[in-house]
Amino acid sequence: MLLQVALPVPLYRVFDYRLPTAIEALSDAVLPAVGCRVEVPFGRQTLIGIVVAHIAKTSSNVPVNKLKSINRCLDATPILDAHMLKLAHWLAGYYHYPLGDVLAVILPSLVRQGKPLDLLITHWRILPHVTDDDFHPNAKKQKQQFDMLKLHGERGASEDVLLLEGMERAFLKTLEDKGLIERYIEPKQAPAPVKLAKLPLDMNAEQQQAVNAIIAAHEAHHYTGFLLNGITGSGKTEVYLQAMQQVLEAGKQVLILVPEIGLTPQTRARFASRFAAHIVLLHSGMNNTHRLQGWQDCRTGHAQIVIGTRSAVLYPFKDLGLIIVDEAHDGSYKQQDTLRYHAADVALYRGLQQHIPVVLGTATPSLEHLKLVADGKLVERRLLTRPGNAKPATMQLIDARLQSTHQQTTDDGARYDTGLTDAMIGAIRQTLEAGDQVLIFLNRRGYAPVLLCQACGWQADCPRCDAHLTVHYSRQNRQNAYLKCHHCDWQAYIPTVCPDCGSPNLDAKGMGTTRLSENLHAIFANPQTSKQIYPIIQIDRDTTRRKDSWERIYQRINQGAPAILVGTQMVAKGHHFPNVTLVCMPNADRGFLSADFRSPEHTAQLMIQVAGRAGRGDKAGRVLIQTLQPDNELLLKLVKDGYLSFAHELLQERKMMGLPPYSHAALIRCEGKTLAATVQALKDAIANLPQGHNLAVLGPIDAPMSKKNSRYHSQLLLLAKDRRQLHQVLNQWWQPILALPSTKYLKLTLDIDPIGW
Ligand SMILES: Nc1ncnc2c1ncn2[C@@H]1O[C@H](COP(=O)(O)OP(=O)(O)OP(=O)(O)O)[C@@H](O)[C@H]1O
Ligand SMILES: [Zn+2]
Repeated sequence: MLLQVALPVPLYRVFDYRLPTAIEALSDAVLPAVGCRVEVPFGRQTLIGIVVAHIAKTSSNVPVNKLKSINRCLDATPILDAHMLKLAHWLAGYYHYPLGDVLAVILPSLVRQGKPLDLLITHWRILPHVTDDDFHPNAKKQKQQFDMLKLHGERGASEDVLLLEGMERAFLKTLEDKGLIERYIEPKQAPAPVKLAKLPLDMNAEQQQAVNAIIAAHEAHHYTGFLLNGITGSGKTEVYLQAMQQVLEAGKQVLILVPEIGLTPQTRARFASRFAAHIVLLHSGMNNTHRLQGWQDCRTGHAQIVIGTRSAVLYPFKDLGLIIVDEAHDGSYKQQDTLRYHAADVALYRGLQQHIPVVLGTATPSLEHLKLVADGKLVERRLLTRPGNAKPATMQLIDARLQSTHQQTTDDGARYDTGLTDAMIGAIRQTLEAGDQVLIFLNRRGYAPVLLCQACGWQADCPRCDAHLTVHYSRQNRQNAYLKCHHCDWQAYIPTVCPDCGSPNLDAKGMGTTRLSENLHAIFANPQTSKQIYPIIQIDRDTTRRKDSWERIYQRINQGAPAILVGTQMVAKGHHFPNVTLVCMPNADRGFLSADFRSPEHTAQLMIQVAGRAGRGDKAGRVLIQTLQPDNELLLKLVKDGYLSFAHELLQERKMMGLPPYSHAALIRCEGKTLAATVQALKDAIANLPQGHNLAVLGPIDAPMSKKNSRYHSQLLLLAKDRRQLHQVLNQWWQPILALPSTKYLKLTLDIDPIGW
């Protein structure tokens, strides 16, 4: 027999290997099992791959005497079970991606490097005999570090947790050398059965029915995909918790997917306060050791509740009982490079494969998911009310054509536009004076999106991308001013005169979160002292870059004192700020004018999610939308009839135009040094499409940002009425075109079910 091995090389094939001759000669030689790692020679390299099959010597395409033998097998038992291998094959087939590369995406890097799976994790604990007298009075830092460890009691804590909390490795060593603390390896024990840490809430009828339906599927060991379509603040989390309870009590694991890391600390707290369970967090910020540890915990069943971002859906589980995808409409579930999978789709596939329920929860379902409901492939459960006294916020338009925006004067007498109408400013003031918080949504970070010469019209553009440079600047800290490309991170100084005409009249045009925050400072400062009366909290990627900053902002908001929050789409995602009663959107509706056919859907989702932050506590909420296009039909439909009716209208349009989800799309992108080369490559690809293929072929056209990071991109879109048809064509066509002379040296990628083009 021979081994078929998948290797991390970008080739659409597996490789046959023999056992080492000495082992082959043994009468009782056993082949490494399917799912084990093996180290093999490959050309001049040594690679680690996964055994995916055993085949007879006669089945190999290569004569047996030409086959190489493996160097060694790394695992006594398979590290990937049959479910995981089936998942890998499915991903490779559906996304037309090489199996070896799929496995490279699935496996944590330490596993790919051949490291043993069971890490020996160092723990530290204080020695029982130590007293305060053992410390020299001057050794303050040592004492402080000792006290931090002491907080963890006699069992101490693992080194990575301690370092995360701010202990320093050098001090651990010093304290150890002085005989004050010791390290030890904690043996892994099977986790105790999950217990309730807190009593569940009394659910309303809608919540109860949703939970019952999920539990019924769980008890029948039956796959059902649910769309939990509940308005913002309707208590979807309580439904998750009570469904989970049954699954956990049956001894099974639960996977909860969340869109972004900003959500995970709070999400963890919500689950940890309900269940005494071993909870594992998986996210992109983990180091390699953490990732392997998490992977192992999932695989061995040690992890009972797993909360993770997109890639957690690719983790192995010992006994998975339920998958929850929170905010299932969120774009971050789609991986945008290498294996371009959609985590919600993978979750549904895994549910089907493992006969377990999958819950997609959202207040703003994607059109894809609504179509699946219409086709009977997802079961919809609606939550139409907010529990208790909370009422959904009312939405109101402010016509910014009728009211000019408010002007302010700087210290040196210059007038500037604040971008906010007096009506909006009045509502903000009223809310703050009533002791509540205001959230202002502006989906653009930095000071201003464009630097413009007022004399000649020159604009500061990125030399490497088709994009303007964003102005980063602050009136308070003028030293810290620069231009930056938000696509490739290219940076430049702000010129003092226009590089084209020499005019000094350079103007930052438009408004980002920094500028808006400063304008708000000016508007709401105490006129006598110019001191701030209300804190203005800016929430975007610039202000939350540090590991703990989002955590601190969150705490500050939830202390509840009146404040103005200014945030980008980061604030849209599932946050619960009970004291926010007013949400303002100074220009959120621009997306309704975009050329991208998905833009209205995404704009509406974002607006409804942001609006959903208002009035989640006892007090009612208000949402003000400032617009220059108050007659826009889409906007009116959304405000008057709500998201679902808006979404169904969009679905009708898509149907008429034959666009997804009424057709199935594959996007081919080509990247190269010149645009002409990429276009030529795609033309050659079209010429090679199989005869009579029946697909709609759109392109080649320039990609939305055709120049990015000094590379050029064009693209080709294939649309099929029938999914099978699309895959049949791709099966015949995709691999051969990668070998065409004109495509060979360019980067061609295939995106199945793309979410933007
Ligand atoms: N049955 C209930 N009785 C009382 N309070 C409830 C009940 N269910 C949920 N809540 C409370 O309602 C609030 C909103 O719930 P939750 O955050 O789960 O909403 P959500 O549907 O996830 O909203 P979003 O889509 O905006 O994230 C929470 O404070 C929650 O504790
Ligand atoms: Zn750039």
